[in-house]
Amino acid sequence: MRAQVLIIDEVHESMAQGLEALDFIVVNGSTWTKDEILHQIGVFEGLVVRSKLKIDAHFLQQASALRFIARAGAGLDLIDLQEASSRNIEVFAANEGNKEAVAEHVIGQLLSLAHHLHKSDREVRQGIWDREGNRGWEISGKTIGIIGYGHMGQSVASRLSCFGSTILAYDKYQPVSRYSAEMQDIFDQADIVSLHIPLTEETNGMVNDQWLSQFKKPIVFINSSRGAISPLPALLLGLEKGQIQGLILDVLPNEKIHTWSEEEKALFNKISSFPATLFSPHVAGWTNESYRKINEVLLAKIKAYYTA
Ligand SMILES: NC(=O)C1=CN([C@@H]2O[C@H](COP(=O)(O)OP(=O)(O)OC[C@H]3O[C@@H](n4cnc5c(N)ncnc54)[C@H](O)[C@@H]3O)[C@@H](O)[C@H]2O)C=CC1
Ligand SMILES: O=C(O)C(=O)COP(=O)(O)O
Repeated sequence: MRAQVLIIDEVHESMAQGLEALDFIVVNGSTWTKDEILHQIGVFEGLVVRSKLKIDAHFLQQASALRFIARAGAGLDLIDLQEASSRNIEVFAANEGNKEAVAEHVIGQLLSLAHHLHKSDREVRQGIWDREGNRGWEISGKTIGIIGYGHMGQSVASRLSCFGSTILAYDKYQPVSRYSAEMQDIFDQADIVSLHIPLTEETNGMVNDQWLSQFKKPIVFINSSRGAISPLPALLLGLEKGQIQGLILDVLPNEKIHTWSEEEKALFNKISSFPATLFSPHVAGWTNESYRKINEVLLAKIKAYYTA
């Protein structure tokens, strides 16, 4: 009997085609409810996910035939990796597939904030010709701290290197090949700080008042990693105190914005009333190209696992 793989999130059709070419039976459960998935998961050997569901211990207990989870993306924060490992379930991620997208998006947002691209476009469309109010500043000559030097951090740093900025890269767990710095160097020298670390127990809420207070200069803060790493009250305080002079967020602690309480709405409104703020709806890694590349990366890893 051929093994079955369940796809529970929206992924490019090349995933189903590639899995079928590897001789799996592919079931598309992207419209299934959580209960339906839990009810059916026991027969599947493979699972393809993005971020619809938490793959926690309870889920994995039901997944008695599971041998691999393919995460169509980079972040593994919704998967209980310890439980998966204890059940000998391989977890494949596709960081290599969206690192170009993230780097282009982060640098694009940074240039847009520095040169008021989004704001001036809006104004000209409204008949406003304000040159002085749209005077930009250059990232050339600035010091940019990259925190987390994995796939995304390296991809951002290498593309930034042509801008004439000084790059300082810090990673707590991996050696940094180029631009190596201590966190203290970033606290002392950075004008711009971009986060490229996973959401873990350790990084959850890491960006707090105490962390922000250590920067010697006001910073432009960029988070394209996970929103829970930089809770909104801390960012608001940082903006109010002038520790943060520019803010770019692709991710939010609660991205289901239609479910926001009045309190959450008020908090976000206060933050977004600061002019040097720029937001996007968790799309840094989301391009036509990455949509396919992610699948190529995962299919190669699945193939290697079954042929090893
Ligand atoms: N907004 C988006 O669309 C996307 C967001 N992401 C987010 O970016 C994160 C990073 O992605 P990758 O670079 O591919 O992951 P990665 O695993 O290749 O690199 C992360 C690096 O962070 C380091 N690190 C972990 N904890 C740290 C800490 N406390 N301080 C300093 N360094 C620390 C690790 O040693 C590792 O080298 C993902 O976990 C995901 O949450 C990734 C892709 C797209
Ligand atoms: O690859 C990642 O980690 C991402 O954040 C991409 O977003 P997703 O969770 O796939 O909607």
